[in-house]
Amino acid sequence: MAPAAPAPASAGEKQQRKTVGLAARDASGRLSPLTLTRRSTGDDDVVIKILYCGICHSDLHCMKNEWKNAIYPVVPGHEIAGVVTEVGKNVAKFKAGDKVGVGCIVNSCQSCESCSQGFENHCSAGIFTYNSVDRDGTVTYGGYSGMVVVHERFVVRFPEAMPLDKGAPLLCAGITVYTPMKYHGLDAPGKHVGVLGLGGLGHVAVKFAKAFGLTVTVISSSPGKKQEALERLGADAFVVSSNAEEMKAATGTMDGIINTVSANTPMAPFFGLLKPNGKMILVGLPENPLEIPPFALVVGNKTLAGSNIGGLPDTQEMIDFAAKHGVTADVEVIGADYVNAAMERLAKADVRYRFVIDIGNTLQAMDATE
Ligand SMILES: NC(=O)c1ccc[n+]([C@@H]2O[C@H](COP(=O)([O-])OP(=O)(O)OC[C@H]3O[C@@H](n4cnc5c(N)ncnc54)[C@H](O)[C@@H]3O)[C@@H](O)[C@H]2O)c1
Ligand SMILES: [Zn+2]
Ligand SMILES: [Zn+2]
Repeated sequence: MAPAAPAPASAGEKQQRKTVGLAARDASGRLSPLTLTRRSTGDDDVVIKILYCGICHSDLHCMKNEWKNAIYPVVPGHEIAGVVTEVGKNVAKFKAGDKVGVGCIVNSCQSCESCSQGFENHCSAGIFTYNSVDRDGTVTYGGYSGMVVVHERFVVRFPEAMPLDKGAPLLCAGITVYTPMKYHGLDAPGKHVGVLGLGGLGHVAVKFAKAFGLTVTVISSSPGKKQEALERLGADAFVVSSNAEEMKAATGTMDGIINTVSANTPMAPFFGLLKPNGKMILVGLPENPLEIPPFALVVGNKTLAGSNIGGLPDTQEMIDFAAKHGVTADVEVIGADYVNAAMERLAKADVRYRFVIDIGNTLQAMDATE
């Protein structure tokens, strides 16, 4: 007897698409291909063919479950750059062929006070690009994958002059360092800002700070990065954090410090570099609680603040500003098959300064397994 013909798929099912992703299945963090399904295109959705995706240290923290919140399989990636292939019928901002980006958030309540002010990053119902439970109960999968479907509000337009590969890291690294300077008064020409930790976030922090007209000092544990920080990235000074003389000379000189360090490390010495009333803005998210001696904060009226990415209006403003001022990330573009080696190197801070996966040319070549 011939098998019964399969039931016709509903309209929604028909539009659902399978794509290949790179997933970590456990806390080893090892990535391997996974076939995943993207939702059908809603009226407000933009369908994006992903061409590049940056590798943020947050991806590594999450894949290795360092924040104790991983929902495996984790398909990381929130520095997404690509091209629109389809839009829902209500979408007015984008059309097929547009160059676009997606950062760390793919949805929010869109009606709370934060959302109304364009700070979707502070929405208590915000949905992250990966490792988040979506409205329909599924877990979101990020940009280490072939395509993604995103509500248009959470899609950023790439300026014409902004290359997709060097621009992708701005969607997380860029916005994360841009907003603290903007909202803590550190974007006024003439201010002196320290950038603590010269990795993916740190190197774009230097570039944005210079574009704002600031004096920039890199504070790093790696003396080997001095020359390129000064000559290529444009920093004005470089302090090796283990060099007591250099630290002493920089004491009391900075209006603010953007702390991008990814690991737990003593913070007290760095408060000493701030002027009275200076601000340390924490963006790094190490695994364990921080240890801060009260005197380091109280003497000199220092402020310690945190800062979490940015809302969508700020993200668009940031990438437009970056295009105008020639700010892009220094990237090492890799194939999808190199991603595990890249993660090992990232863990050792062996990257100048951001890995970006060439999704468009290399991901489809990998076999996917369920
Ligand atoms: N707040 C946010 O919204 C936000 C956004 C993105 C990333 N992050 C976090 O920011 C941190 C940095 O991310 P990244 O992608 O730039 O990482 P990265 O690995 O590219 O850079 C981290 C830097 O910290 C330095 N570092 C690590 N351990 C150190 C130590 N013990 N002493 C001194 N320096 C040390 C490394 O050398 C490296 O230069 C991560 O913790 C990440 O999760 C936060
Ligand atoms: Zn990130
Ligand atoms: Zn909201």
